[in-house]
Amino acid sequence: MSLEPPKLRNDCFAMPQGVDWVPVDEALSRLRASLHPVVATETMPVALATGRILAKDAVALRSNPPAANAAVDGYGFAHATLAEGVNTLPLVAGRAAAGQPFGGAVPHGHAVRILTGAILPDGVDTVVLEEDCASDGQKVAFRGPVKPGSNTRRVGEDVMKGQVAIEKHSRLRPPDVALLTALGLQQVQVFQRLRVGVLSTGDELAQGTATGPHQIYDANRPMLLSLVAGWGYEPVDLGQAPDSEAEIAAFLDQGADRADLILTSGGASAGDEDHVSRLLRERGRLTSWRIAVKPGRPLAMAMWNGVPVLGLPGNPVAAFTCTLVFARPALSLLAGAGWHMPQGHIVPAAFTKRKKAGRREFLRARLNAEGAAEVFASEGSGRISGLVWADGFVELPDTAQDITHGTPVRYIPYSAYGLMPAG
Ligand SMILES: Nc1nc2c(c(=O)[nH]1)N[C@H]1C(S)=C(S)[C@@H](COP(=O)(O)OP(=O)(O)OC[C@H]3O[C@@H](n4cnc5c(N)ncnc54)[C@H](O)[C@@H]3O)O[C@H]1N2
Ligand code: MOO
Repeated sequence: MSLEPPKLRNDCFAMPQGVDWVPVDEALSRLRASLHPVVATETMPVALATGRILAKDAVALRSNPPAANAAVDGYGFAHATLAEGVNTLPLVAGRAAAGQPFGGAVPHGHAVRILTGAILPDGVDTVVLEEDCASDGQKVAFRGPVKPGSNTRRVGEDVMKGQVAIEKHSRLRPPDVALLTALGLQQVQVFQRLRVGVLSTGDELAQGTATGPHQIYDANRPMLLSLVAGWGYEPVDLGQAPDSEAEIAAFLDQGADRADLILTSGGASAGDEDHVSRLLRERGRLTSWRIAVKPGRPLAMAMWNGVPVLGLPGNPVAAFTCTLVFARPALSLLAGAGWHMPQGHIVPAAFTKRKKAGRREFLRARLNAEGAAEVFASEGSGRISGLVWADGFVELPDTAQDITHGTPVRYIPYSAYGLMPAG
């Protein structure tokens, strides 16, 4: 019997026929539906909680500011005592300063020297800026009209005691830590850090120094571990597994004990040595495999001993892209911070491309001086230098698109995925 080969397409990125490709949005919604927060809670000092996720609404224990106070250095008095035009008021002895309240009340028709942050003494509701005054130390003179309450801060004008200051599920940033501290919270209840296992697979990966051209360095593992750490999770290095189904299964068993989610890279496709996808299909509970996305189409999503596994493709560009697009929202959901999609913005294209229908594409991109998106010269999935050259992605929709200079495209900076910007 003679063999009848298919028509040569010679397009390694064309979506092979006879496969049910899962659209990106479908894969994302399946992933979202299959996950829920898995981490316990703990109480910790606010000062150490940056990057952690609130497990309970943070309620103000005191108001900010806790008392009405002066917003500037100047002179304070009761507004009702003022006349039209120039006012000359006698000064009381002493002054009101931050941390050194004025003892006593300021009599009607008098003024007091007051500094920024000082509690308004009884008899003072308005402050005039010292630059607008003349004073000989006994009296102070200034021109009206002055608005009642000017240059003062009301009690609780920022946040009132008892108010929810920061909602449950928020990831704490430095300003959050400042607010919680100002509101008298010294401890917060947060979720424990999500543990994320990272496993590389492949006989070609050098253990230590590469001994020949058949060996390559394991670039994915440090990249994935540092992404995980940068997002505030606990990276768990699960090492390297050879191309052996039994050994990969043992590494996954171990990983499922040590981590709340496992990222593997390599062996996700359907070749002779692609053991990860086979294992996940045969022994895991596969939710999606083969996504209509470029790069990253062999991505496999499954459960192993009850722990979610994302079987990332081995090509570093595909592994990186799938981690940002699929793993990031999944980790956030598991960690208690909810499901979040990155914010992109529409910019003009500074490139041309005819895009086929049937898959989503993420091009390595950066903005030029005019704010238009240029893309890396090669779409090769092993070109790590393109990830370094880029500052983000251009995300092209599942439909066909003919892009010329100026066509509006969606640009998503790396920073929208929570990556530190360069420089
Ligand atoms: N006949 C077909 N071949 C391939 C297809 C296909 O549909 N038909 N898909 C291609 C696409 S797209 C991708 S992506 C890759 C993904 O394959 P795997 O996930 O099975 O990955 P591997 O074959 O194990 O590795 C791919 C590539 O990446 C290198 N690699 C692997 N691990 C690492 C690591 N930790 N650090 C750096 N580089 C790594 C590996 O050596 C390979 O060169 O399959 C295509 N093939
Ligand atoms: O899509 Mo593969 O993920 O290009 O290299």
